[in-house]
Amino acid sequence: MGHPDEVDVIVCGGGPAGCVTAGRLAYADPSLKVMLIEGSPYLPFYLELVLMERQAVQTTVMTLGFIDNSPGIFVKNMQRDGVNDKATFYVDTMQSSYLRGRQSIVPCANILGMKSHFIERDSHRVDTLFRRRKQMYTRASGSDWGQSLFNRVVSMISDAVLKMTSRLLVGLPKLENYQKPVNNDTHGYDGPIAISNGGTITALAQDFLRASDCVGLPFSDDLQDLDTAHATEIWAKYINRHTGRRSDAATAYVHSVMDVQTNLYLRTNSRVSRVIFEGTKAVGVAYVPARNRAHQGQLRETIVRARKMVVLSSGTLGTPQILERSGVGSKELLEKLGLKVVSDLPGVGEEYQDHYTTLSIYRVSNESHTLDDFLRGDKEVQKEMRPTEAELKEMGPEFNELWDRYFKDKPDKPVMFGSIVSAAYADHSLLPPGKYITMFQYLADTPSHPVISQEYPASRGKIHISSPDPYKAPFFDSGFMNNKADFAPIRWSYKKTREIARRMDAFRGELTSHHPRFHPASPAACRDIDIRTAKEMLPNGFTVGIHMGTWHKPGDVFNAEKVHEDIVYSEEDDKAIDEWIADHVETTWHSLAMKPREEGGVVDGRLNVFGTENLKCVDLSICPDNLGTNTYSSALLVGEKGASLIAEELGLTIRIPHAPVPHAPIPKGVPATQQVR
Ligand SMILES: Cc1cc2nc3c(=O)[nH]c(=O)nc-3n(C[C@H](O)[C@H](O)[C@H](O)COP(=O)(O)OP(=O)(O)OC[C@H]3O[C@@H](n4cnc5c(N)ncnc54)[C@H](O)[C@@H]3O)c2cc1C
Repeated sequence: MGHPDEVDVIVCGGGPAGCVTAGRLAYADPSLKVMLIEGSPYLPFYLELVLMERQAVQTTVMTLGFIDNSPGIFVKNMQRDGVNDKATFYVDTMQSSYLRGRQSIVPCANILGMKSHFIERDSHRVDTLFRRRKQMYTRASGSDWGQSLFNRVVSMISDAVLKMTSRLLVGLPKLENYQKPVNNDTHGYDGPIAISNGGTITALAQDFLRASDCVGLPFSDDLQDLDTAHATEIWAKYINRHTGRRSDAATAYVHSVMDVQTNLYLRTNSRVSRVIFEGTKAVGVAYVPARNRAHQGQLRETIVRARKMVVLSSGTLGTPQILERSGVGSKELLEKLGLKVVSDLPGVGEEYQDHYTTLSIYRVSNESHTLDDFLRGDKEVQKEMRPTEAELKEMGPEFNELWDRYFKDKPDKPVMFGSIVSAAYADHSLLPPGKYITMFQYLADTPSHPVISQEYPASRGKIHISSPDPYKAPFFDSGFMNNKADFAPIRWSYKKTREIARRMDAFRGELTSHHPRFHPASPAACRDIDIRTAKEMLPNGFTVGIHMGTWHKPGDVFNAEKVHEDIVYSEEDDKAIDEWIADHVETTWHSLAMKPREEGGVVDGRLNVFGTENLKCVDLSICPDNLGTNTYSSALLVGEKGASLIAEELGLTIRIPHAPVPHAPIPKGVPATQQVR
């Protein structure tokens, strides 16, 4: 059956927020015609089994803490050949002085259901290694949702759960089928999205948890209770533990409805070019083929009309471009590009935020099978996880200002997120032989990967179209690290994760090429593999150890009795870390943007675009401030909220439970969404 050229609601962009919005609305009323238009190809990966393999690495999260997770799978999907690209790559248009002249790249999902498919399903087709990748589930802190900036989101999601506690106002239970054992009542068990530990918890994960406790990060059995921060846990994943299948928005919200109803039209390979207005009322959209292959590059637009509503869900970097091409944005820019102004909103495309990450790589023992007990902490210990007064002082005035604003009175907010990956997250063709772990440092979420990333970065970027042509690359400034305050927490997290790595039983040195370049005489200088481990690796080799004193600095042979002392860093060492951050900091693909109206924002409390009618934005681009989390769950949540707002306006009631999710198991005794079909 062909697709109609007129429907009731058009949802532009099939990321998690768009899938939830389209699926919920279509399921609410089988007579409501809903069209979901997505730029990527149709990939029915939901039919495939995602094996619950033993993971090379396991996951331990800590809020201010760290996560041990299986990394890297998505890297292959990041390859750019211009034909099979599974991501849209946004490259800084200008060199950044904050990154010592570097231009950063932010890949965005280009797959129905989100970036998570992208990581998991897609990847397991391509490479068995990738199959091990799990998308990580984290929720934002309670205070993120409690902020006035987020009240609009909270208030919209809360209708179905208004009677619940304020923590539950977030509405997360509505979407969750939580399969981790927890001791609190903040989770949901009948939603379409399955969440579990996902697989085997490895020795390295245990090692990491134990070592984390040694540096003051206690174990928690649920960091996702909206309160707990500064602890470690086994990182939850979007995997149904009963089936071993990946749980994603397209399967859970869209394919589930398309299996049982005929009113949800999915149009893939189609890039929304612009919204069509009659005056200021949105009445449809124009879209073009996802690739520009038309004769002489002509624009081959197809028009679909929307009787009731147009919803933009093309993500933080996609939605602002559609708005601007449609005449919604800064008057000055639009007029310069010859576009008719529908609504003068200078906030469109401004205030882009992300979560920043760096990675440091460590050597681990050749066997790497050490097993240690989990170490659990109490509330007092959690408090100790936060930076001490002395540490805060050391972080400098810029970060202290940030600390006072964001963290001081909000103990549920993580400063950094750290995690561990049980492999080198790097190009293995460039690495010496051996086994590795990678520590992530995230800024702006919560400390969770030994990749440390910053959860609440102060830096801001922007994205704007450079032409009305939907195929032309936009002007993009990631803004990475353009606020000095963002350096201190990453620096701090690097040190913290390093102390953890050194205390792990598996630790066998640092991969010096993937650490800051400290002065060789500094006590902070990195030390590589020890001679015993090197000899184990090449027992018949003639050269092992010969160059160690000249080519690099070997580490100490592992000694289980060793009592560790923290490394003391000089000012010069801190400078080396900051330069390393500038050279290596990357996106964690958590793009967030736009401001509230009174500050030059774009949408009102019901997600209507100011100065227009029948046009809403429902994706993470609406978030006026950052969230301390991996953002997929928040995108789902915004989708839930958007769907319930629209349903209310159209006089519909969202049906709960949602349509049965394909391939989900029958829950015992509870007729619900998770039944087999
Ligand atoms: C590689 C990677 C790994 C990630 N890992 C995690 C993780 O482990 N855990 C986690 O919580 N989060 C993770 N994220 C972040 C998370 O996936 C995003 O925050 C989330 O997908 C944002 O949802 P959204 O609906 O706002 O937008 P998006 O997911 O960006 O969806 C927008 C959709 O719109 C489409 N689109 C864009 N422009 C147009 C157009 N003009 N016309 C039609 N369609 C268009 C895009 O193809 C895309 O499908 C990851 C992201 C990436 C890229």
